Amino acid sequence: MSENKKKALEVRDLNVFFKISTGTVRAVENVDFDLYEGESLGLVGESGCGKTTTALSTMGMLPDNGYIDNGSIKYDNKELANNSEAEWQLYRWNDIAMVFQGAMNALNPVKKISFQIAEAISLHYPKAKDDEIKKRIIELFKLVGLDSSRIDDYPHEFSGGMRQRVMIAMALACNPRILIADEPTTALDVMIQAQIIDLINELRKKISMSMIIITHDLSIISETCDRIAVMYAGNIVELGTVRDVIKNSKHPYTQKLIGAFPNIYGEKKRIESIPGTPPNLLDPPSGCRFHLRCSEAKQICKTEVPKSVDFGNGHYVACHLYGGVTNE
Ligand SMILES: Nc1ncnc2c1ncn2[C@@H]1O[C@H](COP(=O)(O)OP(=O)(O)OP(=O)(O)O)[C@@H](O)[C@H]1O
Repeated sequence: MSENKKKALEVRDLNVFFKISTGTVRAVENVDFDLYEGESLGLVGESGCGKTTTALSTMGMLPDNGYIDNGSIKYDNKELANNSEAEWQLYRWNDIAMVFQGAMNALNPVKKISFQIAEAISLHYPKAKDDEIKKRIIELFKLVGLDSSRIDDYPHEFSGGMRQRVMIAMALACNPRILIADEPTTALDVMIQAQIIDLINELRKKISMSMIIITHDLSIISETCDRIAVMYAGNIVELGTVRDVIKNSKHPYTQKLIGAFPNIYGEKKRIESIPGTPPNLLDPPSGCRFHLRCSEAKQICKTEVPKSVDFGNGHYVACHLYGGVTNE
C-alpha cells in the first residue's frame, strides 16, 4: 500500500499496560502501524499477544486497570491517546466501531432485535424520530444480508451467524469510517464462517471504510485483508501485504505460524503446534521476546530489542537475522 495513500489511523510507539496485584502486564509495547483509507488490515497472532488490547486502546475502551503508558494514536491527524472519556465519546462508534469477540452471545434475550439496534442508534442520535430509526434498522438489516421482515424477532429466533450479522449491523449504525472485527467468525461452524467472510468482503466493496480484522487464523486474513500485522507477545514482529507476509515471510515466528497452516486454503492445524508457549507479559523476556522459542536465536537476540527493518513496499520485519537494534 503506497505511503501516499491517506491514513485513517496512525499508531506509533504504543505501549499499553495493565496493573494487577502482582505487577504490570506489558500487553502491548512499541507498536507501530498505519491503517489506510479503505484498506483491511489483519492483526494476527496467538492468544494473549495483544491484539484485542491494541484494538481497545484505539476505541478508548481499555478495562479500568489498563492504560496507555506511551505512544500516539492519530485519527485524521487528531491525537487520541490522551483523550478524556468525554472526548472518546465524540469519536467512539461514530468514527471507529468494533464488533467484540463473542458479542453475538451478549444480545439481550428478552428484547427484540429492533429494540436493541434502536437503543444503539438513539444513543448517538438522541433526536432521531421512531420512523427514522426504523428506516435505518431496515437499511442496516439489508446491508448485512438479513431479512428486514424479521427486525422484531428475538435473539433466540436467530442462528449464530444471523446474530453475528446483527452485531455487525449495530457496529455500522453510525456509519463509522473504521470497523474493527475481533474474531468475527470464532464459534461459528465452517459454512457460516464462510458466509461471514463473504459478508465482510461485500461490505468492503459497498462501504468505503477501513477495517481491522483480528484473528488467530491466517486463512481468514488471507481471504479478507490487504495487509497483515503479525503480533507476538505484545510486539508487531512483521507487517506487510498479505502476499509479502504469507509468500515471503521473514520473521521466524511468522514462518512458524504459517507452518502451522500448511495449506491456508485447506485443512488447518492448530497454532499450538509451535513449540513452547508465549511468555508471561508480567515479566517478558529481554531482547527479542520470541528468542526462547526461536530455532534461529543468536546471543544478541537475548539482550537487544530488534528494530523494524524495511524490506521495501512497506514490508517491515523486527528480527536480528536482518540487523538493526532499537535504542530502547
Ligand atoms: N484486564 C486485564 N488485566 C490484566 N491483564 C490483561 C487484561 N486484559 C488483557 N490482559 C493481558 O494482556 C495480554 C494481551 O491480551 P489480549 O486480550 O490483548 O490478547 P489477544 O491477542 O487479543 O488474545 P485473544 O486472542 O485470546 O483474545 C495478555 O497477557 C492478557 O492476559
